[in-house]
Amino acid sequence: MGSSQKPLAVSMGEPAGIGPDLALLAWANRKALKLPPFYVRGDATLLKERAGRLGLSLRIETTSPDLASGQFAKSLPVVQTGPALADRPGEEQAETAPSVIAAIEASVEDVQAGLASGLVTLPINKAALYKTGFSFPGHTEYLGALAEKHWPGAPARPVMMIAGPELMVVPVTIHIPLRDVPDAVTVDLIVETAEITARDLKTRFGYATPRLAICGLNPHAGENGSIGTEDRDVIEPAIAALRDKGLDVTGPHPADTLFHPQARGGYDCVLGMYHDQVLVPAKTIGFDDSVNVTLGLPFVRTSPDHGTAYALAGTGDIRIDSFAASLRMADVLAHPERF
Ligand SMILES: NC(=O)C1=CN([C@@H]2O[C@H](COP(=O)(O)OP(=O)(O)OC[C@H]3O[C@@H](n4cnc5c(N)ncnc54)[C@H](O)[C@@H]3O)[C@@H](O)[C@H]2O)C=CC1
Ligand SMILES: NCC(=O)COP(=O)(O)O
Repeated sequence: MGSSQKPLAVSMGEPAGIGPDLALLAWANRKALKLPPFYVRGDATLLKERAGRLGLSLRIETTSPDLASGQFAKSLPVVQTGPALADRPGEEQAETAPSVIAAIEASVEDVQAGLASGLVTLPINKAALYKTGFSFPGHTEYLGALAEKHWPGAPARPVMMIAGPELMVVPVTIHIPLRDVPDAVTVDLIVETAEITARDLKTRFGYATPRLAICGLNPHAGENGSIGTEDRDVIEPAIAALRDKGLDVTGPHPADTLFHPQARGGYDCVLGMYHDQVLVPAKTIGFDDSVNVTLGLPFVRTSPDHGTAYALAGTGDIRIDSFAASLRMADVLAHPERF
């Protein structure tokens, strides 16, 4: 926790959710959890009110990113982003959407400017942002667009990975309706997603030869084309192309038998064709300690694996493990030389 270490930027996320609680509780437990220095981009007024609700007596200091690491040992550094907000835990408010979005973009700009070593996002309410015209399905796609804007010319094709101690998964399609999945799953999409996953597992996570297991789409991976043809006509050719490129890839695997303990020993990461195919097992096995990490970006971004949990906001009755793991993972990814 040295003061010379560049801090992580934490975007506060949905003000009415548990994001503020997580930031406060994580800072309050920073020593026990061995957390790297971070600052929050959000609203200091709301954080102070939320701290009061949680019965936390701590110092919150409004500051700038360059001073945050030096202050972290004694106070929670907050870089005021947007106006003061009323603290209404659990109550969705349309008027806070611009502050939520501004905190994400300003944090990315801090990373680009060399003021922060990486970004950890606290959960947003996607539907609340959509209502105000936010056109991205989630952080993942928004961060891809911000990368293109702030790192012109750098490759930026974001890939979502949920990484836990026992299971790492990547959804090939993310937040799209289930009925659109079969058309969205193409050979090119699978190949591109798998290549980015393998490259980042190698260069950023230290896997010499990442072993990727690819799910089929249909029950029993299509049963030789008799229960759906996508497994045979799309996923198999994608796997063949990936093998031709020298990647260690197996599949298409029936998803129902891919996640039990013995099967998990056979791969490093699973690529699934749709969100719930791989996020259900990932969150079932590792809800408390998995991290959502975005691959394929020119900067580090992690996040807890859960959402806003409105009903728990302001109660203090929450787990902070996933957020703590997100901070530690971002620190490792941002400073590979130290680990
Ligand atoms: N990275 C992000 O910004 C994410 C945002 N979301 C958003 O969160 C909102 C709510 O989504 P849900 O599907 O209800 O998922 P959720 O993760 O907020 O809640 C699911 C269940 O887990 C519990 N839970 C979640 N986090 C917890 C924690 N830290 N400690 C203890 N219990 C916890 C909740 O109380 C609830 O019972 C949605 O608007 C969604 O878009 C969801 C996932 C990720
Ligand atoms: N289900 C994961 C999730 O919703 C996280 O999405 P993102 O906001 O990190 O893109």
